[in-house]
Amino acid sequence: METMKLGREITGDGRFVRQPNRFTERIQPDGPYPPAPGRYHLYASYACPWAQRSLIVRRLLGLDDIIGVTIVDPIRDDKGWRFTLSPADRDPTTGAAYLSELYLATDPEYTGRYTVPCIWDTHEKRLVTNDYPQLTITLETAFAPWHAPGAPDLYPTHLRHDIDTMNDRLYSGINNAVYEAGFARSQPKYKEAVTRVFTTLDTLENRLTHQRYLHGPHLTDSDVRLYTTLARFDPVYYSHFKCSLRRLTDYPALWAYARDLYQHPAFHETTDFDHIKRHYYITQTNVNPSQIVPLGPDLDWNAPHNRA
Ligand SMILES: N[C@@H](CCC(=O)N[C@@H](CS)C(=O)NCC(=O)O)C(=O)O
Repeated sequence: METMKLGREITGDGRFVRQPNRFTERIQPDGPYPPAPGRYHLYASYACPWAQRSLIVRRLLGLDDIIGVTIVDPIRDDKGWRFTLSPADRDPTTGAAYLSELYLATDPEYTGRYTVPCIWDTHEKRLVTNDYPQLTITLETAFAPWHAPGAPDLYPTHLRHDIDTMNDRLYSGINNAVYEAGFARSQPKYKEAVTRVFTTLDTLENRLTHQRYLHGPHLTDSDVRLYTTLARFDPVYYSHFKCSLRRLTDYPALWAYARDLYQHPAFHETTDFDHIKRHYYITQTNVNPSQIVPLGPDLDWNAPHNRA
């Protein structure tokens, strides 16, 4: 079993500072990696909030036949993410047993964490990107010619500035702040991060009391990003990451909003609470050395949300 390798990401004063994304090439027309059906393959974990974003967007936009996907085992061993959910424990696309093989095939000198999500180019046989913030935008823009008829426009031109601004606020205020709380190695850094989490949730509760989605009546990229953190909040972040001032279920608008999203097929079909809980509680042994997975909470995600 892996003990987490966060050493280089903890600063001298005990703060968690996430490693930069190593592969940041873009899939875009007229570049070395042009969008094309069947060429690119997504590696993802149902446990991981950054990876679930891409799984949701791929499904919402009807790109299932355009971009293949391999889901990794929620439990990492000392060599990282494994393909033990695939036949013969190997990724059908590359034959790899571990995700690390794809990172090292692309850059033999790579020494960071081997992370999901990432995209593999089946033509060039290399990773193109593990730049998770850019990934959903790429699916929403570069792959537009292959979107299913009637698919939502998650990144409409007139809202792009607002979406980018909101996405930055979500990242620092909640998506990454819960990790900063959970991985902090000093009380002041933990306190600072948790305070930021709940200040952000309070603000979002107010916003979502007055409108169905973050940018009004239509679902956008920002909602996908907020959802993957909210889905993990009560099962994991509240207890495992000690974000325990309030639960998601204590926020009437946010909890109804999260259920509203969950009840879309693209969201619930990619939300696997068993993978989520086993991954965090078993793999992150620095936070939970006993590896006990809690039985609760028992939440009714299918309860009527009454939002319109
Ligand atoms: N690519 C980003 C974010 C993606 C990320 O952290 N993914 C996690 C799962 S939620 C992962 O793959 N971790 C592998 C590891 O820590 O070894 C990073 O490098 O921090």
